[in-house]
Amino acid sequence: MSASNQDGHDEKFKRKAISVKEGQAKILSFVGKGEQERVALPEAQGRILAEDIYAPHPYPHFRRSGMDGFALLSNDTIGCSTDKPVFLEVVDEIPCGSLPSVSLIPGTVARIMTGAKVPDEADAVVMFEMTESTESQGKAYIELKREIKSGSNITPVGLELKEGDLILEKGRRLSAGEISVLATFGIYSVPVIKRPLVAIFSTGSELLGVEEPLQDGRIRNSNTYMLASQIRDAGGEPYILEAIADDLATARQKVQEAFVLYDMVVTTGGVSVGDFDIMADLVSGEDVDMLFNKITMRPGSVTTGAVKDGKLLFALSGNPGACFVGFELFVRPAIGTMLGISQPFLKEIQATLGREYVKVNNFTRFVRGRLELEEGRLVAYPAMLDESSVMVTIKDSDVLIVIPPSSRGVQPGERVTVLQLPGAR
Ligand SMILES: Nc1nc2c(c(=O)[nH]1)N[C@H]1C(S)=C(S)[C@@H](COP(=O)(O)OP(=O)(O)OC[C@H]3O[C@@H](n4cnc5c(N)ncnc54)[C@H](O)[C@@H]3O)O[C@H]1N2
Ligand code: MOO
Ligand SMILES: [Mg+2]
Repeated sequence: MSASNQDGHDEKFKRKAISVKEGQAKILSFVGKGEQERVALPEAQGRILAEDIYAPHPYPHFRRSGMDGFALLSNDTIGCSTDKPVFLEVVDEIPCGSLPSVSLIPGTVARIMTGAKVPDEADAVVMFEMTESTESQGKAYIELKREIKSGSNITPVGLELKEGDLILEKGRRLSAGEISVLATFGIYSVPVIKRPLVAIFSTGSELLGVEEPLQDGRIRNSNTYMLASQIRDAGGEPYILEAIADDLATARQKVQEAFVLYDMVVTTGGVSVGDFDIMADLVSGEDVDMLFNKITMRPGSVTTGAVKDGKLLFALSGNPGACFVGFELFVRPAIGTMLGISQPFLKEIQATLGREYVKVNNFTRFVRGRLELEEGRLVAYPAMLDESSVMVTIKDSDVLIVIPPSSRGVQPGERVTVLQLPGAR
């Protein structure tokens, strides 16, 4: 007997398709913002900042030498030239990290290293290469043959940031530049949004573990690992749970348990109309409130969204291409919104189609493809194999090319919108 008949639901056949935008809007209306936590700076990579950060002090906070050379009073160099050199006495040495030990008076200079604090009286630094060192009566002098402009080679206080400047806005993803700022301002304990914990279930009696030997009629479970990678990339923390064989009662129980422990549940497989498509039955039952079970898109027309006590369930297709696209269009924005990212959708750009795409469909297609820069134009090439069931070309794609419903397809040279896949290869 089919899983569907056992449960008395045949809702899965009567589906009302909604658009991608409508589906996304439904999802986002149920997404709450994640809680905060603090992580140590070395662990902050890729995390989303939870608070605005203001500069606690100016940067730099002291006048800094930009060269290895001599700090001087520029007035002492007025009128000097090759014919009329000036001799200035070296009265101090300031390595990086040390403070000047004497006050400079006219006629004196301090030897200073790049990054060291410039004496208050000095208004310029001249690099070693522009000076000659001499000695007279046991005293060290430099000989200068040109005028030095006031301000030369001195980085003023607050050149980069003034005290109180907004330096990093909340919602920002932390990478090298942000981490450098946090380190500069002594922020080791970084306020970030907690990563949503996302449970992954695969469904299907055909699935073998990745390390199991191949068997006829069965395949290894690739979607789970693909999804875990997508979840991590989107800023979530994936939890791979034991695969569910095609049994509705077990699926129900496991999904309910997952809702208690995790912030979101993602499943793959079993959402179409097949006899063992248990997820389709599960979402049309009492366990969850179904938001949609059909989207006017390909692949992934059976992408399903549901909610239970404010937590989202995404039942993605089992076909790898559809599973991938369903994640990118629905799950990624949901995770992004939980993290407080202001624009959680794939970035849209305009390109020219590089090769015809003539498969017709009355749903919008999201065709995996590659973006190339050719003579200053962005050209999008659809993958040669783009069927929903095809796995191998996902790795070669950096965009999803949006092909609107049409009976004639799209010709090379026509404008298309493409959605940029994150972490473009
Ligand atoms: N009569 C109809 N049949 C189908 C329809 C339809 O409208 N009417 N839709 C087709 C479309 S479109 C898609 S997409 C698939 C959706 O299938 P399901 O989401 O129900 O997924 P399954 O039936 O479980 O599996 C489909 C396919 O994917 C393979 N699979 C499943 N899980 C994994 C995994 N974890 N890793 C790798 N591959 C996986 C599975 O073996 C099947 O080959 O339905 C069409 N049928
Ligand atoms: O749901 Mo299927 O992926 O449209 O081909
Ligand atoms: Mg199926």
